[in-house]
Order: sequence, then C-alpha cells, then structure tokens
Amino acid sequence: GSGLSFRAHGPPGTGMRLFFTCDPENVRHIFTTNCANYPKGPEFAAIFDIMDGALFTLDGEPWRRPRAKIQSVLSSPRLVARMAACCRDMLENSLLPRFADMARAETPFDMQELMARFMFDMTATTLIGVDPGLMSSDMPSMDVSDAMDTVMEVGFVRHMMPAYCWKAMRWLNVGPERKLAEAHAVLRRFVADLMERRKLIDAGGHVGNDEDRDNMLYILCSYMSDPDYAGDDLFRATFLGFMLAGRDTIATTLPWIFYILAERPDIVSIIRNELLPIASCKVDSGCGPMVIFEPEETKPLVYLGAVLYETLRLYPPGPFVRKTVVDDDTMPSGHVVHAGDTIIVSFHSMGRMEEVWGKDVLDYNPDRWLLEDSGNKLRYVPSHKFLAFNSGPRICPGKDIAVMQMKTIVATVVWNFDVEVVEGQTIQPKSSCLLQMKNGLWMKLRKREMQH
Ligand code: HEM
Repeated sequence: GSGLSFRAHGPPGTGMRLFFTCDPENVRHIFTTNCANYPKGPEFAAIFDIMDGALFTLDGEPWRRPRAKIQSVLSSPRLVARMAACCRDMLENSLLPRFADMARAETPFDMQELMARFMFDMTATTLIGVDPGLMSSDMPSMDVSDAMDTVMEVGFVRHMMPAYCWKAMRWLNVGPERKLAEAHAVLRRFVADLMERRKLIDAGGHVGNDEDRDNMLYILCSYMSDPDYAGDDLFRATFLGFMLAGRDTIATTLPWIFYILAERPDIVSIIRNELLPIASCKVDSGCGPMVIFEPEETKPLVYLGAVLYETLRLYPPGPFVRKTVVDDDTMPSGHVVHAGDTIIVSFHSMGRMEEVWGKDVLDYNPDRWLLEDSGNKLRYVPSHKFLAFNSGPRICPGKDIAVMQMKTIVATVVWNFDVEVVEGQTIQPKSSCLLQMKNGLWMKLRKREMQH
C-alpha cells in the first residue's frame, strides 16, 4: 500500500528531497530488481569518510571485486572454524569469569557497555589475531569503542542535513564535527597500534605462537598481503569497516536480547529445555561449575534461532538504510522518485508492519518463526520483508558467522545465569545509525544452581 511510503523535504531552503518507504514491494525494487538505479551514493561515502574506500562505502563497479574478496575470505572453513574457536575461548576466559565476579558481588552493571567491550575484543581478535584487552580486569578506558559510537552518532546527524552544512561545521571544527574529528584521531592511533603489534607477531618475536603467525586464520591478514590494500588509508578504512560490521551489530543486538529475556521467564525456560540435552553430556566440561556451549552445538538449535530472529525483527541494529536515486523512476507503490532524491528505508518500521507480520506484530513471539507443521524448522521469510541483514546483492556476507556467535553467547549466558533488569531505568534508543540504548542497560546476574 501507498500508506507505507511518503515524501518529505529537508530543512527549509536546503532543497533536500527525501522519500521514506517501508513497503516490501518498493524494497524489492530498490534492493534487487532495479538496484543499479539505487546506489548508496557519494554522500553516503562522505558521511562515513573515516571508512572511505571500504566495501561499506563503495557502489557499482568498484564494489564488485572487494565484495567477491570478502565472500571468499568469509567462506574459508579454516577461518570460520578459527572464529568459532575464538568465540568459545573468549566466553570461557573473558566473559564467564567477569560475569561470575559480577554475580558473586551482586553488582549492577551496564550490559550494553560490557557487550561493547566483549565484542570489541572478539572482533579485533578475529580480524587480526590481537586482543585489545577491553575486558581485562582493570576495565581500561573505552575511548576507542566510544569513538566508534561517535562515528555512528555523528553519521546520523550528517544524514539529517545537507552536506554543505556539516562540511561547513567540519571546516570550522565546531559542534558534533569537533567531537568526530577527535574520534577519528583516536581510531587512527588504535589501528596503527594494533598493526604494530601484528607486525611484531609476524616478525616472529617472542609474542604469540605458531598458530598466531598463520596468515590465513585472520580476516585482515589476507588484506595485509594484498597489494590492492597497500595504502595506509585504505587499509585503515577496511579495518574499521570490519570492526563496524562485526562489533557494532552484535554488541547492539545482544543487550536487546538480554533485556527481553529478563522479562520473559517463559522464553528462558524453553531455551534452557532446548539446551538441556547438550548440557547434560557436559557434566565434566573442565571449566568448573560453568557450562560452555560450542558453536557447533548451538547451530542446530531452532528455538534459540527463532529468539534471535524475533529480536532482530523488532530491534534491527542498523535501523535504516540510505539510497540515492540515479534516474527518475516509478516505485511499485506508484510513487515517482527523481534523480538526486534520497531514499530512506526504515528496517525498524519494516519489522513492525501488520501487513507483513500479522495483528500481533508488536508482541515478542519467537513462535512466529517456527514452521507450523514441524516445530523443528525455521520458517523462511524473504529478505525484502525481514531486512535486518539487508537484501539483494549487498546482503550481509557475515550473517552465518554473526548467528553462530550470538547463539553461542546467548546459550552460554542463559544456561549459567539468571539475568535481571535493575528497576527504575528508561530504556530508549539513542539518535544514531545504530539502535543502541541511550542510557545503557543496567542489569544484575545470579549464578544458577546446576541440576547435576
Ligand atoms: C547481528 C549481526 C549483523 C547484522 C544485523 C548485520 C547487518 C548488515 C546490514 C544491514 C548490512 C548492509 C549495510 C549497508 O549496506 O548499509 C551489512 C553489510 C555487511 N556486513 Fe553485516 N551484519 C551483522 C554481522 C556481520 C558480521 C559478524 C560480519 C563479518 C564477519 C558482517 C559483515 C558485513 C559486511 C562486510 C558488509 C558489507 C557488504 C556490502 O556492502 O556488500 N556483518 N550487514
């Protein structure tokens, strides 16, 4: 229907023409059928200038080769196995000990901050084999992780105004642009520092073991040896693009899952029932009273998968996508768009449309993802209706890895702990290109008594 789309103008006098849509037919048209007419556009690349040249900012022909490269890197079974092992090890050595301390001390803590730290370490480790150590027990400064949040917050501000406005502010170094310039400096230092540490390992010093020196085990190592990525700027852009793709999305989604599970003991017990057969075989898993689930073990868990998808439906970590119109065109909804218009597709609204999801669209109900006749399979929903991972040729190439990591983390936390939301907080999204919680998410943990 035409009620799912509307036109708007930017601030008076700016000449910005916007077209908002969450109509699945329009989405299919924009993302797949006629996608060549709807690139992200040069303004998108300018908005995320710190990642200029990275896959995320490219369009058309220049996008093709880097896209093929990432797909081939992410489909290497050894690399994926390494990522799974890394996830498992970091749960055991980093997250669980920290959670056990929190539970023992009954200290409330900001789950969103903790997940940001954890995913930051995990993403950097899987990218380059170096752990930045944000989870270490002295809880070091989060300035690099905060700098990445700033890129997304100021990116949102830039999206909302014509380019000449934010470019003037950048030139004057005022307002959000000043904050962003500082964040860029922090990020440049961070990438340079991690690269130095990687080079020390490669030089075969006393740091690291043989496995750490195996180039093909880490995503970015294959870029370090590729002459196409030889320039510092392009390499940094690629690095940060991957940090963004891996860290921001998962670290934004996990707090929403824990927030929901804290309120829904019924769903928690179904998840635990699904985990029970695996857990019972692990009485002696070698990590004391804690049970860790292997990524391979969580893969077949259908209900846990449904919980994940249901969360991503209501809380997609990237809540919208921006496209630009190349030539005048007519949408399936009948709306006409003109060359140079900006299109905003709201993933957030797509997940809340009665036409797609039915009358109970606002209820959190993982069952809607289960096939009716066999509760043991996930229902297929085409990506132009379920957009959290994007749709069309630019669909997220890290989806399976992301699902693997999230299932393993959620299973392990839910099995070992009860999570509780600290009362009296207001949970609301912040203005950002990421659906993060504005005031964080304060939670308490209780260690579960194990049955066996
Ligand atoms: C909850 C987890 C994740 C979600 C919801 C998600 C979602 C998305 C979305 C919506 C896009 C399109 C963004 C845009 O074009 O503006 C995207 C692109 C991408 N994602 Fe993911 N992602 C997730 C995790 C990951 C992970 C773990 C990786 C890497 C291992 C990854 C790698 C990428 C890459 C490389 C792109 C760029 C693809 C292109 O431009 O052709 N993502 N993702």
